[in-house]
Amino acid sequence: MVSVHTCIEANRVTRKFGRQTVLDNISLTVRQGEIFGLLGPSGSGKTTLVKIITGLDVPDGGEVTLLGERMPKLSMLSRIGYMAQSDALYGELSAQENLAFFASLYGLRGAGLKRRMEETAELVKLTGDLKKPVHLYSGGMKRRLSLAVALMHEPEVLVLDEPTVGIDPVLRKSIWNELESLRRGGVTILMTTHVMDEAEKCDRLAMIRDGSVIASGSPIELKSSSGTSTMEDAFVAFGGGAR
Ligand SMILES: Nc1ncnc2c1ncn2[C@@H]1O[C@H](COP(=O)(O)OP(=O)(O)OP(=O)(O)O)[C@@H](O)[C@H]1O
Repeated sequence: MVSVHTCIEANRVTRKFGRQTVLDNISLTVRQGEIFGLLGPSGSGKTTLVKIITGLDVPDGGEVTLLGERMPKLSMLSRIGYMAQSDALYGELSAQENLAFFASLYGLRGAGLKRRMEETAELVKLTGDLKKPVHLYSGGMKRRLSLAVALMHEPEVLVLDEPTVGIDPVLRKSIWNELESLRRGGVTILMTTHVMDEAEKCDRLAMIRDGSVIASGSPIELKSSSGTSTMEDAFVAFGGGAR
């Protein structure tokens, strides 16, 4: 029997902003080496949840454990690659300088830095544009650079907040190929999306609506238990449709 290890465990996580309960007792488990998707409409709480999981925010109730450590924990940052929804890049610096800056925060330098810079730039197809200042980049190029930043220090866990927004279908496919190859190498990937065909490619998913998990499982399980043939219909069947 193959043993399955837990990578991320969220246990009854609650987060309130003022009187608004944005996360309402959310529990979920992400296994080591899987691609886990958080699927839900805009405002359902996905970003809030991934920020709590990475330790950038703290819940009002409940707890998160990542690789066996209770979050938030500063020392865990070197084991996580986080790609935020809005690109946190320095516009005046070139892509290469951005990569070098963020990599330096993880202690990468010299030959190791050069190697990772070449590898990640190649992966996101930015090798020819590394010297350009980032303020001249398109939205999709910035997303790709943010992904390269998240990958520089070869983290065990990748947390990606809508990684493929603004990225054309051909590149999206190549990024997915890369995510699948990282998974084969044992990396655990947690990503948010509201794109149904992307959700379909995840190993397992949690469907989020108004700060609660309305269903979870593999795409096949979710479709079969709701008696539907598409993720979109499954989402509606579980109560995720427009009110
Ligand atoms: N710092 C904050 N202060 C007050 N309200 C917040 C804060 N952060 C998020 N919210 C609110 O929490 C709710 C959930 O936001 P969140 O960004 O987590 O949703 P989301 O599912 O990631 O949406 P999207 O798909 O549009 O990114 C929204 O109503 C948002 O306005």
